[in-house]
Amino acid sequence: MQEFVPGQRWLSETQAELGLGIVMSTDGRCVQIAFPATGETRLYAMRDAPLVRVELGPGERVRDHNGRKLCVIGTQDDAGLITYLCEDLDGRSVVLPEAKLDDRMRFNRPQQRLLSGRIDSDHWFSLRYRTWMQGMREAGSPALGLLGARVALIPHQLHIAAEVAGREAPRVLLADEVGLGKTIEAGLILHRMLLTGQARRVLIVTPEPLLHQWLVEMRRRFNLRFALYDRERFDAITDVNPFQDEQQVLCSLDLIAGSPDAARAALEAQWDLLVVDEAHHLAWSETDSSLEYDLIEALAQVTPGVLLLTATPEQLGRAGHFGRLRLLDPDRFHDYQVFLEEEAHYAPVADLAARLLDGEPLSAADQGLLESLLGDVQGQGSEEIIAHLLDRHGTGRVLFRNTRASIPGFPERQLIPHPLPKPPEFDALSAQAVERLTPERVLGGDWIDVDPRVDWLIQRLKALRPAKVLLICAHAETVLKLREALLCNAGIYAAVFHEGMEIVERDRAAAYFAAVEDGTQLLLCSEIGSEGRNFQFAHHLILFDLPLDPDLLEQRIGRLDRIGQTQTIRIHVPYFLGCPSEVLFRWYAEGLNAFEHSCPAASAVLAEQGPALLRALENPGDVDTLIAEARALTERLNRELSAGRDRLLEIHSHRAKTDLALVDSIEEIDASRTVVDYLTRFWDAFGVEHESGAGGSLVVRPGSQMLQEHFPRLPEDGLTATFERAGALAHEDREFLTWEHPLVREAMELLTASDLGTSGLVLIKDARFKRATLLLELLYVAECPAPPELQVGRFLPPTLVRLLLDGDGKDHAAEISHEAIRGDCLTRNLKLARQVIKSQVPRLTEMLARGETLAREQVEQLQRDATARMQAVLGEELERLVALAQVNPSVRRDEIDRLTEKRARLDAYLAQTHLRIDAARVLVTA
Ligand SMILES: Nc1ncnc2c1ncn2[C@@H]1O[C@H](COP(=O)(O)OP(=O)(O)OP(=O)(O)O)[C@@H](O)[C@H]1O
Repeated sequence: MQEFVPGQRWLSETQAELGLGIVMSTDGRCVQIAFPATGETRLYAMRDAPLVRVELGPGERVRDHNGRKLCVIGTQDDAGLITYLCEDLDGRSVVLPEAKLDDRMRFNRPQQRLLSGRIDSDHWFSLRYRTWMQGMREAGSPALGLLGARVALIPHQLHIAAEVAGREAPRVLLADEVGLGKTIEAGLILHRMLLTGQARRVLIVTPEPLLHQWLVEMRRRFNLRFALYDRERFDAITDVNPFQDEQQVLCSLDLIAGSPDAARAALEAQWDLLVVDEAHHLAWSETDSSLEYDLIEALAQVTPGVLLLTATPEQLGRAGHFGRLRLLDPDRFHDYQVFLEEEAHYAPVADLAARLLDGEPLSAADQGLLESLLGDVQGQGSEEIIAHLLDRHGTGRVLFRNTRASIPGFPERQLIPHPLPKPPEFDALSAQAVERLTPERVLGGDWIDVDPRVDWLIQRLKALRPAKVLLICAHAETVLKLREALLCNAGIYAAVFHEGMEIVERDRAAAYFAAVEDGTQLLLCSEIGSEGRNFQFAHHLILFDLPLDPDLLEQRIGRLDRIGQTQTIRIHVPYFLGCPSEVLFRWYAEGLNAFEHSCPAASAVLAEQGPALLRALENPGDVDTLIAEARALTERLNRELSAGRDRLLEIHSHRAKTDLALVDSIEEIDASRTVVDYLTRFWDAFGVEHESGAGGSLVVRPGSQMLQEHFPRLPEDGLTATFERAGALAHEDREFLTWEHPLVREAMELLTASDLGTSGLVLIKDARFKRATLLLELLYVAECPAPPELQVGRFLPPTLVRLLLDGDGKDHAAEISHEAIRGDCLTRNLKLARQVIKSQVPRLTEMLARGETLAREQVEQLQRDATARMQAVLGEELERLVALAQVNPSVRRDEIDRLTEKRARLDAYLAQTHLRIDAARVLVTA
């Protein structure tokens, strides 16, 4: 007879729905059990109570009475009462007396369910099998995290996302040219990291005008719901660190840099990943740094993963660029002068890397260079050597930059100059030339009446009607005056976008401009609209003035010249003959050719010609020499860049062959439609209704007889969905259902966390076996619970071990796949099913024991393989650090020590991989 002790937890074998019972008292013959979940108390005769003692083992998942999820690591028994030693999701130790287990917890005890004849419909067993198999497929798939985003499959983006998210704690600068999809790349990276559990707490910091666009892009493309923090929201949370109230937070740089309390809270909030958009605003030089830089530096020091985004990394100079790299990898970028020197030697390294990439044989000189750079490379493959070259002798692993030149499919840019006569009023202006680039600022109040650009603009707009036109100028006052003049003088209504507006107003204006039917023809934008925003639906850009910084010019043009632009972009530039604006126009157009093409050398040319350009602006008469010099310099620098630094970057930022393989593998998964089959079976078994909707869509609604009240993520009034990528891109109102959609993932979790399908009985026909042979199909899961920072799933994700045992204990799983087994499920005749099982209990018990022995042998092998993989990967990382330490004295010893310790911890956790039975199905041959 079992011994009952008050406080112990027991489960009713026949009424699992009562939840977890707790022993209240015993009197020698009877035991009184309370079931707090249902509020019932029952009295059982101790001799044959239909009760099972709840005893959990290491690796089992539990919840405490507050609903907190825990994993059992060990147990202690004290006079018949168990204390569970657990870890929470963050790896913290928790001591849990059994009395504090969640009363509503249900147990997944397949053998007990099977032996007591509680069997489920066979759909669920198969869905369970498929769910685990899918989990394993994903764990090893390069497409993981890249599949479920509502994006077109663009090779260079996928390359970067797979490469970066594959790293343990990625710290990179995403610096693709304007409009090539850095936001999408960052979204893909963080989508994968969230999916694998590599990151949970994410902070995105952007300039204020881009907050809403990020919020929307994350939601509609990646199903990620970031919490948008402004000052009001921050102030409203007073009881805890406001940033710890949410896992995924989006806020402006102004919010955290503008107040010490917000900065402190952000620093203490323990993020896994920090994303900073438009990072060129973080100013750094060898002698000084901005407040914003210092704050991001402090955040980057306490955050393992950091993504910085900028299209114009050198907008604030070369040193600023180095400053950003330094935020990411202070070991690698420790000295600006050394960095400059190194850069000067990139060309031979790039040549060498290119030859290796093309599989060309290396000359003796190449071999010599290689040895001087990397030492002995015997035994290393060319990919490995290239990676080491890029890492140690280029800007390497930290920087990705794709250019339009290397990515096909971008439309042309056409410059349409509009020279205007200088109005007489300009002659009297005494301001400096730079100020006269925006003459309205020096002309004062009545400039609208004398500035020929105003009439020119009205005529242009009329001529271009109904085409949408984006106008960018330097100042908000200019925007406001222009709006008034257009309305009063020509009845043209324009939407405006400037820094004086609230975020919501700005977004409304941008949406008004974007609207196809009743939107405005024109959006007047001050410089803040020249960064980050998506206006590629327009094809005409008017540059009402020109910025002195070529990167800013490229940012402006980039509003239209971005992925998704379908037509030639017309860039209209009005300027005044004989004025500073003509000089600047010619310098850009003839010297740099920066209107019609992006010009990688532009900031370097400006750095060299800056003073001469300023002089020429003052004396517009004599600029031909300057322009000729600018042209020669641009050609030379562009050539050098493309042979050296940019070539290295290009090799690193996309790989035509492997990127296409990644696209192919995602297309293959899209085309296989496995998720369609899985989900429709799931819905059918669960009672969810689904039918074809308009235009190839699918309409999904809760059914009237569902297994549970709610299906995860399915609203009461249903949803419209599609399984097709093209359909999802064309119809953003449709959910894009892939293996990575939250609805699918939560359905999978619901299944594996429940006991649905954990036991079954099926009558099959199989000529290989005699009639009435008993087989047992067993699904085991090998799991290695470990603290999240160790990312043990990279080496050993939950892994299914399937066995198919006959009565002699022989395993037939290799010859007979799960899919090949078809038969009649006996849930329709439960009485018969129970009789069959009851008559076979001793045999089944033996087979279960045999199964456990066989599965354990397989797990040992899995464990050995995973340990070997882990040793290889971490060994490589250690080797990199040690090699870097040789060329860079500032690589910290403790970093090497930490990695070594991590390897030891992983080794210890992997050694504790445990096995648990997930489902058991009896097969009887008929
Ligand atoms: N793979 C994709 N599928 C669909 N749309 C895309 C894809 N990549 C980029 N886009 C769209 O192209 C535009 C530019 O992308 P994104 O904003 O990510 O570029 P960016 O490099 O961050 O731009 P900027 O340099 O201006 O900050 C956006 O409208 C984006 O939604």
